[in-house]
Amino acid sequence: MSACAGTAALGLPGRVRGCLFDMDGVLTRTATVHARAWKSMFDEFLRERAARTGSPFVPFDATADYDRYVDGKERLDGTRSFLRSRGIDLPEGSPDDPRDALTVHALSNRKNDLVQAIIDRDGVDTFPGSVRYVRATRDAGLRRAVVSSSANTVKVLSAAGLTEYFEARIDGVTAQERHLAGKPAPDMYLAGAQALGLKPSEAAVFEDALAGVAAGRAGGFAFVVGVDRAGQADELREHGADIVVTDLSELLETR
Ligand SMILES: O=P(O)(O)OC[C@H]1O[C@@H](O)[C@H](O)[C@@H](O)[C@@H]1O
Repeated sequence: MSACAGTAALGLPGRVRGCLFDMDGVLTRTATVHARAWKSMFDEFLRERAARTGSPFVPFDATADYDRYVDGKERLDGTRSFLRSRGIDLPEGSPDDPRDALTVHALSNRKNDLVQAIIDRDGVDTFPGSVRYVRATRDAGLRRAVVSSSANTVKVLSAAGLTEYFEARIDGVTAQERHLAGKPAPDMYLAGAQALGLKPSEAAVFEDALAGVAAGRAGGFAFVVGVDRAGQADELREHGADIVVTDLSELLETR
């Protein structure tokens, strides 16, 4: 099947020749894993801080704080963004800080330990509708890349059995290596399109995070699909989604 013949059946405009998929929350059920790990790490930090300063302990909200400040962003950006929202200023520190240091890097490392432990223990579940959709894009001859802020992308794709579906990967590791600005900047998605040999006007973006749909909008991509896993359809549209679905299978002509 040619790409053109396939795009309508995939719910995509005819100009689309490739798909750029976010991973956590779009392909894999790992957004909730991240949210739990962020909450555990920040609550421990906030509780200790409250006890030290005599101020009230206000826990991290795994829905509201996660969606607004952390979801879709690179780990260090997520840490900085949430701390800023609470008016907390910590030194950056460095990647090899001890876990109990009060630095942006140490808190981020603690959160990563928790995520990796959960993945190692429980494995990774996929969204079956997303897997069907990715297969359909492959069968239609569209190019496919994963564009994820996570530095654990290789590990998660492998645990989920999805590695073989993607021709290119731009993730938290490649972003660091190439000094790409993180989402909501469009740079990672632009790099994903480039890796597939496509212009932004030929590629569709699939995202569940507000920062991610904003990146798709900022990059001038052909189509931005918002995947609503958290009851935030209006916010996804406001941040840049052209269409919002609750499952990628909704885009398929024959479901
Ligand atoms: O800590 P990691 O695995 O590098 O992931 C960073 C971020 O990656 C994004 O994909 C997730 O939406 C965030 O929740 C996560 O915090």
